[in-house]
Amino acid sequence: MTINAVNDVLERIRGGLVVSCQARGSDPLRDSRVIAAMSASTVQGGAVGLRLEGPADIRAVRPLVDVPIIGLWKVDLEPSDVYITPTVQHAQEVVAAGATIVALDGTARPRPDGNPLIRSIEAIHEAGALVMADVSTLAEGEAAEALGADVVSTTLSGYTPDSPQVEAPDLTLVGELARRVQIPVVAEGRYRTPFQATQALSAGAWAVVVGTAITAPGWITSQFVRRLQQVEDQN
Ligand SMILES: CC(=O)N[C@H](C=O)[C@@H](O)[C@H](O)[C@H](O)COP(=O)(O)O
Repeated sequence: MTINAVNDVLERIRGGLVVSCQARGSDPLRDSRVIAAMSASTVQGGAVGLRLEGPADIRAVRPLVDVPIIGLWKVDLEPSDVYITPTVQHAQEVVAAGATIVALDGTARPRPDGNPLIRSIEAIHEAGALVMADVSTLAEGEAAEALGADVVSTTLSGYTPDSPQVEAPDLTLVGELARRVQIPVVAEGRYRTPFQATQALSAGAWAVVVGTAITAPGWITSQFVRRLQQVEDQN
């Protein structure tokens, strides 16, 4: 990809909302047609990009929208802790399915195919896509940039032993990364309100990814139910 083409993709998501539409395992929404409909609906609502899991969903959505697709593939390959697009082969298949950007685990943890992170980054670039490194710390973000990642995302903060285990989104990491790396920083992970999304942009984020708060009706329902239950318990 030329520098102009890379910049064009990044410009298209600048300052905007990327919606993550994912459903795995026994989730009743686990059907590529459902994911496709939900994705198209969020684009109608103004999403400037989509974050999608697995080649089947990427293939189902690609013909319906013309926004950039951030593709990933979650695969648990024990004993490795790396599950977001864990190997070079998974990365290549995500590109083949139609992803514009491939999101992958950007930590230094051992990967199940034994390859270093840079092999996946090189393979994605060779296949003509951009790389989003999902990280949990500033050091991981700096290392991923040095290895050639095009974008860094705070996706894994709260999900590794090295990052704060908190309910709120990690705005501190967004700010630290934005000050220290040259590549765009995407804010992702536990953004539940429009206000939190604006806070991420103020902290220096290039774009914000929201999943659960938009595309998980089970979770959204549980928030209403919990609140009603609290009121009920007080009476
Ligand atoms: C940690 C991990 O595996 N995150 C995943 C990455 O693709 C997804 O499960 C999240 O839904 C996504 O990051 C968006 O975050 P939230 O759903 O909190 O808005």
